[in-house]
Amino acid sequence: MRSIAKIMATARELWPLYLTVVIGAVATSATALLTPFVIARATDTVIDIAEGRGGTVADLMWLAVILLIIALANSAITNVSGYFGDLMSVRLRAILSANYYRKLLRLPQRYYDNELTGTIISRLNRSITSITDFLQTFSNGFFPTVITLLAVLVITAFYSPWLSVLLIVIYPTFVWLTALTSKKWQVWEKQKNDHYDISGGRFSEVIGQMRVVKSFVTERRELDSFRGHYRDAVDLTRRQSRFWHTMDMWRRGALDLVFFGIYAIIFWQTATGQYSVGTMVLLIQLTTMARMPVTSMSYWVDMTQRAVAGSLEYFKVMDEADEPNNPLEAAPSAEVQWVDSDPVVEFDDVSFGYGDGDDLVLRDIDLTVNRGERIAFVGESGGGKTTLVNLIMKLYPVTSGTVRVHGQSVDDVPTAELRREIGVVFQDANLFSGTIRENMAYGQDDVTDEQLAVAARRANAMTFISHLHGGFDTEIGERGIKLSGGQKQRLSVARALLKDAPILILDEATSSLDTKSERAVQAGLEELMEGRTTLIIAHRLSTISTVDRIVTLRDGRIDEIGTPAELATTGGIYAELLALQGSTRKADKARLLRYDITQ
Ligand SMILES: Nc1ncnc2c1ncn2[C@@H]1O[C@H](COP(=O)(O)OP(=O)(O)OP(=O)(O)O)[C@@H](O)[C@H]1O
Repeated sequence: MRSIAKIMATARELWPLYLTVVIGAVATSATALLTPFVIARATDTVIDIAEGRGGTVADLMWLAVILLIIALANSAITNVSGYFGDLMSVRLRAILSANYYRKLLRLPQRYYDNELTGTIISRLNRSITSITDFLQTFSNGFFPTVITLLAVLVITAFYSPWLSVLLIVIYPTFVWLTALTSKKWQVWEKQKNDHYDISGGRFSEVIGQMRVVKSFVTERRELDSFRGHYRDAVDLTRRQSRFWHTMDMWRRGALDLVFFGIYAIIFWQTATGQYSVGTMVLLIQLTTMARMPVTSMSYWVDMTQRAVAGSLEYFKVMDEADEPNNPLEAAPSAEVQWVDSDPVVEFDDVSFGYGDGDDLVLRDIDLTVNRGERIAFVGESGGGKTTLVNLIMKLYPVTSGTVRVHGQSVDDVPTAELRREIGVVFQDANLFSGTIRENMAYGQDDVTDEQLAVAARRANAMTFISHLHGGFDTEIGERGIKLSGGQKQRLSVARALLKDAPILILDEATSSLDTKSERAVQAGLEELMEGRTTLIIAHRLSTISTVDRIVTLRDGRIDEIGTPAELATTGGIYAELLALQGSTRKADKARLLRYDITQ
């Protein structure tokens, strides 16, 4: 419950709504409690009329009118307070969801390496839905119930202390019995949620890569695995629900016995003349009112358990450590004064491993990249080229050593400022749904049509854009699915051009492009590299031959550094690749592929 209180504190600006809902609940209960008194009075009046002891039909009609007024007032208050309850719930959802999203945007890359997108989404939905549903139902139903209950206890105590004692004993006992059951219930619930998370994660992966699924004809396999998880969840629910309802039967059986005692006392005391018939009717109504919350207690406990589990999941994510210096977290800092110094990028004895106990992916890297230089990294696939550039962007903290940009350690400069200095063209174009304009201007404010056109022209993208029906306003579909590979690449080059960062990281698109598209993309890249310091993760020998220096990596260490001409003669990795170039032998081609090199 503490976690739910913490959730409410997170959204403390909603206090006027919380308060309104509680006031509404008190008013609802107050009106509901009046009814039994009026009915008791009506019962006594009917008996008085029947026995000729006074009272008139007009009196009864007035009582009926009072009942009507109470009912109308009750439904008006219930609905007004329901409205505020709905509002509270939806605003709470908005706050919690935005906080969750904000947190996700602040988490380090490492978090995403270990989680599936769909799992994150399904966890978000479940935790927030369970919390808001609980609070909505709670506010609309729980307070009226508790208040009614307290009033019933006080009123029954006035007529019969024994009845009150019995009623007082029921609630804690029932809650205690329910809580006993709930522990086991929660273990099953967690297992079920794991199944939902895994299948949800896979679900979104499959939907996002439908072309792969279709091409490998794995529809049935994917569906079977999805169904398997749901089948397991159904099996777990069978056990969970059987257990819960069996225990509930026992609980309710015990409850029925207590209520049997209560009714027996009421009937007996009426029969012995201690209560009038009206009082008996009043007490029966009050007892019935008191019984209702007990029977709905299982539902409350069930909802509470879900909400507690949901809020724990919510805080598990919220308590994850932020990426240091994340743009959303860091206070706006004074703009970094980048010193226009050489080298632009520097690795000073850098070693790096992805996990705590994992082997190092990079070891003792010492490297300087000068202004305007084009430098290409060559190494076996999985050799650490991407990792190297990830460290420049501070996507992971180095294990030891220092990475410097413009002479400053990346650890010392605000992450946003650092990343603004670096343009990246990824191997996959990584576009978003939306228009070409939105994609090109991603991350930039107030990009004019002219700037768009210039960037598109330089990226060699203008011709295809102008042939599209909507021009820059053409929707390109999820991740740009409506465009060809080469078109997507050219858009991502145009996007980097508009970002206009002095340092450029280029993860070359590989063989996915045909020669013509490749040439078109390359022309755009040449424009983009003009005047920038460029680090290229090389996948083509043609690109490598024109760079200023090549860095070859072997077993996570720098093997050689030199100009293409120098390295062509040393007998190292580059020389070997050059020799293999153009070879038609299968073994040679395989060797090139091991280095991620397409000819
Ligand atoms: N997020 C990650 N978590 C754990 N290990 C990783 C992660 N990313 C990469 N690795 C590992 O680090 C090593 C280097 O990977 P990296 O992506 O840097 O290689 P690469 O040289 O760029 O390969 P390629 O050219 O095939 O893209 C690989 O062994 C890989 O398995």
